[in-house]
Amino acid sequence: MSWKLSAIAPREIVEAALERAEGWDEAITLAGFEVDPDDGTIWQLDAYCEDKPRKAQRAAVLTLFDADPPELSAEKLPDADWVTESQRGVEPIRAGRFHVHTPEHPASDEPGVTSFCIPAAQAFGTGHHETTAGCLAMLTAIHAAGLRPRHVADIGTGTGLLAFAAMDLWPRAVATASDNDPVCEPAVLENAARNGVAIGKGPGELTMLVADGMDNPLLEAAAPFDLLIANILAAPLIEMAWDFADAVAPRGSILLAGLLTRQEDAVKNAYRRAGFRLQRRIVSGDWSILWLRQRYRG
Ligand SMILES: C[S@@+](CC[C@H](N)C(=O)[O-])C[C@H]1O[C@@H](n2cnc3c(N)ncnc32)[C@H](O)[C@@H]1O
Repeated sequence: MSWKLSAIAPREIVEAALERAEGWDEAITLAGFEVDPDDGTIWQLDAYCEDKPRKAQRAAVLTLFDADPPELSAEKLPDADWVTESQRGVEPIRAGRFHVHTPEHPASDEPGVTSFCIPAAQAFGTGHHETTAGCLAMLTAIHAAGLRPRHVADIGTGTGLLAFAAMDLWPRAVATASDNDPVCEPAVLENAARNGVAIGKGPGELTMLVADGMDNPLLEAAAPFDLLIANILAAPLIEMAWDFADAVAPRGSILLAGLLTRQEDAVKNAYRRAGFRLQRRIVSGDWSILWLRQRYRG
Protein backbone atom coordinates (compact mmCIF):
# COMPACT_ATOMS: atom_id res chain seq x y z
CA MET A 1 0.00 0.00 0.00
CA SER A 2 2.02 2.97 -1.10
CA TRP A 3 -0.55 5.77 -1.28
CA LYS A 4 -2.91 7.26 1.22
CA LEU A 5 -6.06 9.33 0.70
CA SER A 6 -7.07 11.30 3.79
CA ALA A 7 -10.17 13.20 4.84
CA ILE A 8 -10.74 15.21 8.00
CA ALA A 9 -14.31 15.38 9.34
CA PRO A 10 -16.30 15.32 12.58
CA ARG A 11 -16.06 12.00 14.42
CA GLU A 12 -19.65 10.91 13.71
CA ILE A 13 -19.17 11.45 9.95
CA VAL A 14 -15.95 9.38 9.88
CA GLU A 15 -17.58 6.66 12.00
CA ALA A 16 -20.60 6.61 9.68
CA ALA A 17 -18.23 6.33 6.68
CA LEU A 18 -16.41 3.39 8.31
CA GLU A 19 -19.74 1.73 9.09
CA ARG A 20 -20.87 2.24 5.51
CA ALA A 21 -17.64 0.60 4.32
CA GLU A 22 -18.29 -2.59 6.29
CA GLY A 23 -17.87 -5.45 3.86
CA TRP A 24 -17.11 -3.28 0.81
CA ASP A 25 -14.97 -5.05 -1.75
CA GLU A 26 -12.72 -2.14 -2.74
CA ALA A 27 -9.00 -2.98 -2.62
CA ILE A 28 -8.62 -0.10 -0.21
CA THR A 29 -7.81 -0.47 3.49
CA LEU A 30 -9.48 2.08 5.75
CA ALA A 31 -8.54 3.43 9.16
CA GLY A 32 -10.19 6.11 11.26
CA PHE A 33 -8.74 7.89 14.30
CA GLU A 34 -8.91 11.14 16.21
CA VAL A 35 -6.66 13.93 14.92
CA ASP A 36 -5.91 15.25 18.40
CA PRO A 37 -6.01 12.66 21.20
CA ASP A 38 -7.09 15.39 23.66
CA ASP A 39 -10.07 16.34 21.50
CA GLY A 40 -11.98 13.36 20.12
CA THR A 41 -14.42 15.40 18.03
CA ILE A 42 -12.37 15.72 14.84
CA TRP A 43 -11.34 12.52 13.13
CA GLN A 44 -9.27 11.54 10.12
CA LEU A 45 -10.18 8.79 7.71
CA ASP A 46 -7.20 7.26 5.86
CA ALA A 47 -7.65 5.07 2.79
CA TYR A 48 -4.55 3.09 1.78
CA CYS A 49 -4.18 2.12 -1.90
CA GLU A 50 -1.57 0.05 -3.76
CA ASP A 51 -1.07 2.59 -6.54
CA LYS A 52 -1.52 6.29 -7.07
CA PRO A 53 -5.26 6.78 -6.47
CA ARG A 54 -7.24 7.32 -9.64
CA LYS A 55 -10.52 9.15 -10.06
CA ALA A 56 -12.48 5.94 -9.48
CA GLN A 57 -10.76 5.28 -6.15
CA ARG A 58 -11.30 8.85 -4.98
CA ALA A 59 -14.95 8.52 -6.00
CA ALA A 60 -15.22 5.18 -4.12
CA VAL A 61 -13.93 6.78 -0.92
CA LEU A 62 -16.25 9.76 -1.35
CA THR A 63 -19.28 7.46 -1.67
CA LEU A 64 -18.67 6.55 1.99
CA PHE A 65 -19.67 10.05 2.96
CA ASP A 66 -23.19 11.36 2.84
CA ALA A 67 -24.02 14.80 1.54
CA ASP A 68 -21.24 17.36 1.85
CA PRO A 69 -18.22 15.07 1.27
CA PRO A 70 -14.95 16.33 2.75
CA GLU A 71 -11.82 17.27 0.76
CA LEU A 72 -9.53 14.34 0.02
CA SER A 73 -5.77 14.79 0.13
CA ALA A 74 -3.40 12.23 -1.42
CA GLU A 75 0.03 11.37 -0.05
CA LYS A 76 2.70 9.00 -1.35
CA LEU A 77 3.98 6.89 1.49
CA PRO A 78 7.53 5.67 1.99
CA ASP A 79 8.01 1.98 1.23
CA ALA A 80 6.76 0.02 4.20
CA ASP A 81 4.57 -2.89 5.16
CA TRP A 82 1.49 -0.86 5.97
CA VAL A 83 -0.45 -3.60 7.66
CA THR A 84 2.45 -4.12 10.06
CA GLU A 85 2.88 -0.39 10.47
CA SER A 86 -0.79 0.10 11.28
CA GLN A 87 -0.64 -2.78 13.77
CA ARG A 88 2.27 -1.15 15.57
CA GLY A 89 0.00 1.72 16.44
CA VAL A 90 -2.74 -0.50 17.78
CA GLU A 91 -2.22 -0.50 21.52
CA PRO A 92 -3.54 -3.38 23.62
CA ILE A 93 -6.92 -2.87 25.25
CA ARG A 94 -8.38 -4.16 28.50
CA ALA A 95 -12.13 -4.84 28.81
CA GLY A 96 -13.81 -7.02 31.40
CA ARG A 97 -11.36 -9.79 32.21
CA PHE A 98 -9.79 -9.61 28.75
CA HIS A 99 -6.61 -8.12 27.33
CA VAL A 100 -6.58 -7.90 23.51
CA HIS A 101 -3.32 -7.21 21.71
CA THR A 102 -1.73 -7.48 18.26
CA PRO A 103 1.26 -9.75 17.56
CA GLU A 104 3.55 -6.74 18.10
CA HIS A 105 2.55 -6.46 21.74
CA PRO A 106 2.92 -8.95 24.60
CA ALA A 107 0.14 -10.82 26.37
CA SER A 108 -0.82 -9.64 29.85
CA ASP A 109 0.79 -11.36 32.81
CA GLU A 110 -1.86 -10.03 35.20
CA PRO A 111 -3.46 -12.89 37.19
CA GLY A 112 -7.07 -13.65 36.22
CA VAL A 113 -6.75 -11.81 32.88
CA THR A 114 -7.09 -13.69 29.59
CA SER A 115 -5.14 -12.37 26.61
CA PHE A 116 -6.16 -12.74 22.99
CA CYS A 117 -3.82 -11.92 20.13
CA ILE A 118 -5.78 -10.51 17.19
CA PRO A 119 -3.94 -8.97 14.23
CA ALA A 120 -5.39 -5.63 13.14
CA ALA A 121 -6.82 -4.85 9.72
CA GLN A 122 -8.06 -8.40 9.14
CA ALA A 123 -11.76 -8.30 10.00
CA PHE A 124 -13.77 -6.16 12.41
CA GLY A 125 -13.15 -6.97 16.07
CA THR A 126 -9.76 -6.13 17.53
CA GLY A 127 -11.44 -4.91 20.70
CA HIS A 128 -10.73 -1.28 19.92
CA HIS A 129 -14.26 -0.38 18.96
CA GLU A 130 -16.44 0.62 21.92
CA THR A 131 -19.02 -2.00 20.95
CA THR A 132 -16.51 -4.88 21.03
CA ALA A 133 -14.95 -3.68 24.29
CA GLY A 134 -18.47 -3.20 25.73
CA CYS A 135 -19.39 -6.77 24.74
CA LEU A 136 -16.25 -8.12 26.44
CA ALA A 137 -17.23 -6.20 29.58
CA MET A 138 -20.84 -7.45 29.36
CA LEU A 139 -19.75 -11.08 28.85
CA THR A 140 -17.64 -10.76 32.00
CA ALA A 141 -20.68 -9.32 33.84
CA ILE A 142 -22.95 -12.14 32.58
CA HIS A 143 -20.42 -14.65 33.88
CA ALA A 144 -20.21 -12.85 37.24
CA ALA A 145 -24.03 -12.96 37.43
CA GLY A 146 -23.78 -16.76 37.49
CA LEU A 147 -25.03 -17.64 34.00
CA ARG A 148 -23.57 -20.91 32.69
CA PRO A 149 -24.57 -21.24 28.99
CA ARG A 150 -23.89 -24.59 27.36
CA HIS A 151 -24.54 -23.45 23.79
CA VAL A 152 -23.25 -20.05 22.67
CA ALA A 153 -23.59 -18.31 19.29
CA ASP A 154 -21.71 -15.24 18.09
CA ILE A 155 -23.56 -13.86 15.06
CA GLY A 156 -21.52 -11.28 13.07
CA THR A 157 -18.35 -12.60 14.66
CA GLY A 158 -15.76 -10.60 12.63
CA THR A 159 -12.38 -11.78 13.98
CA GLY A 160 -14.04 -14.32 16.31
CA LEU A 161 -12.97 -12.41 19.43
CA LEU A 162 -16.33 -12.44 21.27
CA ALA A 163 -16.78 -16.19 20.63
CA PHE A 164 -13.26 -16.80 21.98
CA ALA A 165 -14.03 -14.69 25.06
CA ALA A 166 -17.26 -16.65 25.70
CA MET A 167 -15.35 -19.92 25.36
CA ASP A 168 -12.82 -18.70 27.87
CA LEU A 169 -15.55 -17.78 30.36
CA TRP A 170 -17.47 -21.04 29.78
CA PRO A 171 -14.87 -23.62 28.75
CA ARG A 172 -17.36 -26.50 28.31
CA ALA A 173 -19.72 -24.53 26.05
CA VAL A 174 -20.37 -25.62 22.47
CA ALA A 175 -19.70 -22.44 20.46
CA THR A 176 -20.91 -21.43 17.00
CA ALA A 177 -19.66 -18.30 15.26
CA SER A 178 -20.98 -16.90 11.99
CA ASP A 179 -20.62 -13.89 9.73
CA ASN A 180 -22.15 -12.94 6.41
CA ASP A 181 -18.75 -11.78 5.16
CA PRO A 182 -16.87 -14.86 3.87
CA VAL A 183 -13.52 -13.14 4.58
CA CYS A 184 -14.22 -13.75 8.29
CA GLU A 185 -14.10 -17.54 8.00
CA PRO A 186 -10.34 -17.87 7.37
CA ALA A 187 -9.69 -14.96 9.76
CA VAL A 188 -11.58 -16.72 12.58
CA LEU A 189 -9.87 -20.06 11.91
CA GLU A 190 -6.46 -18.35 11.86
CA ASN A 191 -7.23 -16.45 15.07
CA ALA A 192 -8.55 -19.62 16.71
CA ALA A 193 -5.27 -21.42 15.95
CA ARG A 194 -3.26 -18.41 17.13
CA ASN A 195 -5.15 -18.33 20.44
CA GLY A 196 -5.42 -22.06 21.10
CA VAL A 197 -9.18 -22.23 20.47
CA ALA A 198 -10.28 -25.73 19.42
CA ILE A 199 -12.36 -26.13 16.26
CA GLY A 200 -15.12 -28.74 16.29
CA LYS A 201 -18.67 -29.42 17.34
CA GLY A 202 -18.15 -30.68 20.88
CA PRO A 203 -17.97 -28.98 24.29
CA GLY A 204 -15.13 -26.46 24.41
CA GLU A 205 -15.02 -26.30 20.60
CA LEU A 206 -15.99 -23.71 18.00
CA THR A 207 -17.70 -24.08 14.62
CA MET A 208 -17.37 -21.19 12.16
CA LEU A 209 -20.10 -20.69 9.54
CA VAL A 210 -20.90 -18.15 6.84
CA ALA A 211 -24.51 -16.99 7.21
CA ASP A 212 -26.69 -13.96 6.73
CA GLY A 213 -28.31 -13.71 10.14
CA MET A 214 -29.68 -17.15 11.07
CA ASP A 215 -29.94 -18.15 7.42
CA ASN A 216 -27.83 -21.31 7.32
CA PRO A 217 -29.27 -24.78 8.07
CA LEU A 218 -26.15 -25.65 10.08
CA LEU A 219 -26.66 -22.61 12.26
CA GLU A 220 -30.32 -23.47 12.76
CA ALA A 221 -29.30 -27.03 13.61
CA ALA A 222 -26.86 -25.77 16.26
CA ALA A 223 -29.71 -23.89 18.01
CA PRO A 224 -31.17 -23.48 20.58
CA PHE A 225 -28.53 -21.27 22.18
CA ASP A 226 -28.43 -20.36 25.87
CA LEU A 227 -26.51 -17.21 24.92
CA LEU A 228 -26.64 -15.50 21.54
CA ILE A 229 -24.22 -12.60 20.97
CA ALA A 230 -24.83 -10.19 18.09
CA ASN A 231 -22.74 -7.05 17.63
CA ILE A 232 -24.13 -5.93 14.26
CA LEU A 233 -26.15 -2.71 13.78
CA ALA A 234 -29.54 -1.51 15.04
CA ALA A 235 -31.51 -2.06 11.81
CA PRO A 236 -30.49 -5.71 11.21
CA LEU A 237 -30.82 -6.43 14.94
CA ILE A 238 -34.44 -5.21 14.85
CA GLU A 239 -35.11 -7.14 11.66
CA MET A 240 -33.71 -10.35 13.16
CA ALA A 241 -35.45 -10.12 16.57
CA TRP A 242 -37.90 -12.98 15.88
CA ASP A 243 -35.27 -15.18 14.19
CA PHE A 244 -33.06 -14.74 17.25
CA ALA A 245 -36.01 -15.39 19.57
CA ASP A 246 -36.58 -18.71 17.77
CA ALA A 247 -32.89 -19.58 18.11
CA VAL A 248 -32.66 -18.90 21.84
CA ALA A 249 -33.47 -21.55 24.47
CA PRO A 250 -36.21 -20.89 27.06
CA ARG A 251 -34.85 -18.36 29.60
CA GLY A 252 -31.87 -17.89 27.25
CA SER A 253 -29.95 -14.65 26.89
CA ILE A 254 -29.10 -12.30 24.06
CA LEU A 255 -26.21 -9.83 24.13
CA LEU A 256 -26.89 -7.07 21.61
CA ALA A 257 -24.48 -4.36 20.44
CA GLY A 258 -23.85 -2.17 17.43
CA LEU A 259 -26.74 0.12 18.35
CA LEU A 260 -26.29 3.78 19.13
CA THR A 261 -27.81 4.82 22.46
CA ARG A 262 -30.40 6.90 20.61
CA GLN A 263 -31.49 3.69 18.82
CA GLU A 264 -31.81 1.75 22.07
CA ASP A 265 -35.56 2.19 22.56
CA ALA A 266 -36.36 0.92 19.07
CA VAL A 267 -34.18 -2.15 19.60
CA LYS A 268 -35.55 -2.83 23.10
CA ASN A 269 -39.14 -2.52 21.82
CA ALA A 270 -38.50 -5.03 19.04
CA TYR A 271 -36.99 -7.51 21.50
CA ARG A 272 -39.70 -6.89 24.11
CA ARG A 273 -42.26 -7.85 21.47
CA ALA A 274 -40.19 -10.96 20.71
CA GLY A 275 -40.35 -11.96 24.39
CA PHE A 276 -37.18 -10.54 25.96
CA ARG A 277 -36.67 -8.51 29.12
CA LEU A 278 -33.70 -6.19 29.69
CA GLN A 279 -31.28 -7.48 32.33
CA ARG A 280 -28.47 -4.95 32.11
CA ARG A 281 -27.09 -2.24 29.85
CA ILE A 282 -23.65 -0.70 29.41
CA VAL A 283 -23.20 2.63 27.65
CA SER A 284 -19.82 3.11 26.02
CA GLY A 285 -19.32 6.37 24.15
CA ASP A 286 -22.35 6.75 21.87
CA TRP A 287 -23.10 3.02 21.96
CA SER A 288 -25.34 0.82 24.09
CA ILE A 289 -24.64 -2.80 24.90
CA LEU A 290 -27.71 -4.74 26.08
CA TRP A 291 -28.14 -8.04 27.87
CA LEU A 292 -31.69 -9.35 27.49
CA ARG A 293 -33.27 -12.54 28.70
CA GLN A 294 -36.19 -14.46 27.27
CA ARG A 295 -39.36 -14.24 29.38
CA TYR A 296 -41.34 -16.97 27.71
CA ARG A 297 -41.60 -18.98 24.51
CA GLY A 298 -44.40 -17.74 22.29
C1 LIG B 1 -19.56 -4.43 14.26
S1 LIG B 1 -18.85 -5.84 13.55
C2 LIG B 1 -18.67 -6.85 15.01
C3 LIG B 1 -17.55 -7.85 14.92
C4 LIG B 1 -17.26 -8.58 16.23
N1 LIG B 1 -18.37 -9.42 16.63
C5 LIG B 1 -16.96 -7.59 17.33
O1 LIG B 1 -17.75 -7.47 18.26
O2 LIG B 1 -15.94 -6.90 17.25
C6 LIG B 1 -20.24 -6.52 12.74
C7 LIG B 1 -19.98 -7.84 12.02
O3 LIG B 1 -21.25 -8.33 11.63
C8 LIG B 1 -21.19 -8.82 10.32
N2 LIG B 1 -22.56 -8.73 9.79
C9 LIG B 1 -23.22 -7.63 9.36
N3 LIG B 1 -24.47 -7.95 8.97
C10 LIG B 1 -24.61 -9.29 9.18
C11 LIG B 1 -25.66 -10.23 8.97
N4 LIG B 1 -26.83 -9.85 8.45
N5 LIG B 1 -25.45 -11.52 9.29
C12 LIG B 1 -24.26 -11.93 9.80
N6 LIG B 1 -23.21 -11.09 10.01
C13 LIG B 1 -23.39 -9.78 9.71
C14 LIG B 1 -20.16 -7.94 9.63
O4 LIG B 1 -19.59 -8.61 8.52
C15 LIG B 1 -19.15 -7.70 10.75
O5 LIG B 1 -18.13 -8.68 10.76
